[in-house]
Amino acid sequence: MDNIQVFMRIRPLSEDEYKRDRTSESAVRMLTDSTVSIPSQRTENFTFDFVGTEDCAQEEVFEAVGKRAVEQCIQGYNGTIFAYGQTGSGKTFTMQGARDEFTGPDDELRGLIPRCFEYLFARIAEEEARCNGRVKYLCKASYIEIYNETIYDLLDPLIRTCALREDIKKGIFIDNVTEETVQDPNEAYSVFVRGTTSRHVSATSMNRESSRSHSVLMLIIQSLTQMDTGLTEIRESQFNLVDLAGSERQKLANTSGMRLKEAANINKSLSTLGNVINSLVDISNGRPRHVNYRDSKLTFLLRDSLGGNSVTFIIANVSPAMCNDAETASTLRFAQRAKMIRNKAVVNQDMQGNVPQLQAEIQRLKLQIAQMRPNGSSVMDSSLAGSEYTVSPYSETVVSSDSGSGGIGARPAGLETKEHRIMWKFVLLVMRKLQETERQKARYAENIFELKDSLDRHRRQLQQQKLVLKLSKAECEALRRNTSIANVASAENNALREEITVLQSALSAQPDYSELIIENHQLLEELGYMTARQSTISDLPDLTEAREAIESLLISETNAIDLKAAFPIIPDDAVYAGLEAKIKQAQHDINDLELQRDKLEFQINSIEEDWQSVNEGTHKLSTASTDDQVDAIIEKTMDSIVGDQARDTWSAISSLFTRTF
Ligand SMILES: Nc1ncnc2c1ncn2[C@@H]1O[C@H](COP(=O)(O)OP(=O)(O)OP(=O)(O)O)[C@@H](O)[C@H]1O
Repeated sequence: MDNIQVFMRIRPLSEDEYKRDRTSESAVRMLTDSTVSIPSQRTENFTFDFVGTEDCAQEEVFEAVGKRAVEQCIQGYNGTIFAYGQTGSGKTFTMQGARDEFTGPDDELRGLIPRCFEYLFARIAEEEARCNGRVKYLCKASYIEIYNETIYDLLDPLIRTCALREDIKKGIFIDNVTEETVQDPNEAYSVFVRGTTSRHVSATSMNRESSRSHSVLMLIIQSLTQMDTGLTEIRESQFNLVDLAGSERQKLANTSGMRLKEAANINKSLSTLGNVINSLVDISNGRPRHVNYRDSKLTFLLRDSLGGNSVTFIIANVSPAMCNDAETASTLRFAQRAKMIRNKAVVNQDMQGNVPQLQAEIQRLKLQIAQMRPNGSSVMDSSLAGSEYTVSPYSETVVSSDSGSGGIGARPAGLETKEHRIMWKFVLLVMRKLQETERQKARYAENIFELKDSLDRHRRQLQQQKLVLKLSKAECEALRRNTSIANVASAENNALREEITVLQSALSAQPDYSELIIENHQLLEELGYMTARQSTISDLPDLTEAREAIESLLISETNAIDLKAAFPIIPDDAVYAGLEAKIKQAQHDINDLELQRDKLEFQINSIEEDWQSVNEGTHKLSTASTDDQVDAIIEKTMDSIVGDQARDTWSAISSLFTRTF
């Protein structure tokens, strides 16, 4: 079992960082060639397999990481290189090189990926020449990115989405992903460049072209070796080159829409990666743990690279700036933990031939080996059967887990000739098959455990949803009750309005007072005129009686009294004032009612808005995956609620989620 190898790389200080820090002093202190500390963060010391300082060349990183990974893959081991670090720390520079500036094999700034291509194909040519054409290699490339928890095939012209599948023989694989055969470094590089142009990038405060996704370039390296026996030995390894999205916590505040979803997903997958690493570290320290690989696409896809069948390297990229010291310390802590993980890499090797043929061959070999032993007993029968074995196909030894019996570790006596050694190799192969079956069984058991775990989680979620639904129904009922009170008030309002209309029409049905007043006024004027002419009239002796009669008739008061008596319909001042007061009162009532109605309408709207906020908040909570997300949703929703009742309901719902998380 080999530990994951961790390499730290410090990039040079950028101009922006220099302006911010006002110093070129590095936040990282080199204690030895491989041990560093961050004094400003008062952290512990960190020791890695390799530390590249600011002036570390691309070639050095390749020699330390890329070359070793390619060598392992050529032998048939799976290999993975992860570039980890905060945004702008140099992950893409390390993996790919200075962006868009690759000018070919002489370019000093080209990164690990082009250098690995060059070295891989050079080594393949070497191996094929060495074995005089008995070995043939085949390389296929796939290139995907994981963006918002969805896998995109970057080599597909439509950048199709793909699903992850698990097969007991193949392990975890991407269904239907494009695989392109590549025969030399140039072909491989042009495939890589084509995929890179389809990646999701955008500008961040730290980086003009920041990767918003995890990208995984996968090379399948197959070798077919013609054996002297006529059988074909097949070795197949997968080489993953992974450029992760920035490791710093993405800011969710003041972010919305697509950016919010993007940031939340980056947080989710990186925190799952952290959790997986923590569980694996616990396992390495002898504490049994369940590893939640399935919690993110990244960890599930790269399950073998983390604690499984792979030789894995992590490059922890950091900035030397003082302003980034906290992020640098966090990256180094992550890397330090990852270094404790132990992987179990084995050569992925098989023999081609049909089952009966192989079985017959195995029987024949077993028999021959048994005959070669001095006491005639079978190796299988006497020593290997019923035990657990670790097989090293290169050293040609078998080691029993129930050691102590001692006799089966080394190659048995009597295998001096070439033919015998080949036979012994077949027996080893059978042992390996047995071992593989054991591993598959263990994997089945692990899968069942994971599925049960996931089922339990879904059950719990369902129960929560049911409770939320119940609370929502109660709230709905309360709102409905409120609405019916509002309806009663509005019915009263309408009745009053109708009453006012009736009163107004009754008022308008009264006689026209102004007309009567005008008429009265005209009569008074006429009286004045008659009085003025009175002297003239009094000169007419024969008209005196008539004048007196007219005078008595035309005295204004008498006239008015007579008029009132003659026309009782004309209202007096008190009636008029009374009517006016009634009109005023009615208008006052109308104003009051209108005010009341506005208030009720406002209340109804507020309740409706509160209810909508509670609903939306509940929905968001059910999709939130981290404590921070839950806190942010609870706070934001609480801020937007006005009414006490909705506040109480929201508190009840949110406390439920807080407790669950
Ligand atoms: N070792 C280095 N030497 C010189 N320049 C570097 C080095 N590492 C990074 N840079 C420069 O720093 C900038 C940011 O680097 P890069 O884009 O590789 O960061 P990143 O970690 O991939 O960021 P993101 O996560 O946002 O994609 C680039 O302009 C790159 O050229």
